[in-house]
Amino acid sequence: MAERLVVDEAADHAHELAVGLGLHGGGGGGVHGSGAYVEAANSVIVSGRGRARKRAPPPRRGARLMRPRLSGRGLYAITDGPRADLLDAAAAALDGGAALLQYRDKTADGPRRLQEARALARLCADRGVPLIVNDDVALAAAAGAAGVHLGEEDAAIAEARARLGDGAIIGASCYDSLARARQLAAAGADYLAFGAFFPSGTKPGARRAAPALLREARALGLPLVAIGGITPDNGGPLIEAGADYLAVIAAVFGAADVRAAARRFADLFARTQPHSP
Ligand SMILES: Cc1ncc(COP(=O)(O)OP(=O)(O)O)c(N)n1
Ligand SMILES: Cc1nc(C(=O)O)sc1CCOP(=O)(O)O
Ligand SMILES: [Mg+2]
Repeated sequence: MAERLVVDEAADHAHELAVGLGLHGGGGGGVHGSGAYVEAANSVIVSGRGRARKRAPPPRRGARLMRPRLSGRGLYAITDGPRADLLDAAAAALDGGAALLQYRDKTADGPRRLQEARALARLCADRGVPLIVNDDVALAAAAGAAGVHLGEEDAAIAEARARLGDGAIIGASCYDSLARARQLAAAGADYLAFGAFFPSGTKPGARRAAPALLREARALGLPLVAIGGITPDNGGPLIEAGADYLAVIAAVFGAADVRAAARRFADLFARTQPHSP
């Protein structure tokens, strides 16, 4: 009976996450993984669509919830390293409509990074926006983040999956390579990031990619992220080519008004649709 209750709570919470927060299951429309929580969550997601439901309590402490996969589109705001007003700046980006937030801090200051990642995880949970931690699987786990972003110098997807679980969002850098994208998709990536599409002051040495790559990568059936020197003025063609998310550092967190800068990207998504192939 107690187990049944936990399952029901998990299912209710998964349904709220999936429907209320604009997240849903991946290509199959469900929640990853196996076991009672996942089955319950999936059956609720399927059967509960369109029904009025009373608000369910969050899952009991310690109950493991399988998180839904990433879906949707919009600005993927990436923090720009140590700054005194990190929390305020992140909150402003979310206020402006960011759909995803990444904590990217390349310093070795472990205690500060943990404290900041935990604070951002709380902020994002309050707003219903997934927090992704860059590079560091252990930090993502310790902070209770929704997932991690991995590049070619970072951990393997299998290692991150084993540590973070089936419900975690694991994003992967593909740079300018469709072959790498195919490998990472097969390895279980939840989204594929390509770039750099424009010269980036944040990462001047980044390999360059062309929008045609996004058109080709659509066939892989995963959410696509474009990164590198993106602004509200140059991002439109990337969305038209198939980018579900525009990942941006300088044009958001380098702006005098972070909220207004994020809002410009949200507006860009509102008026731009992908072109059919
Ligand atoms: C969304 C997104 N895309 C690409 C990257 C770059 O990852 P990586 O190549 O590992 O480089 P660093 O960001 O770690 O310097 C990213 N972080 N996020
Ligand atoms: C972190 C990063 N990765 C890139 C890649 O091409 O993989 S480009 C990049 C920098 C993105 O910052 P900005 O929006 O300021 O250009
Ligand atoms: Mg990295």
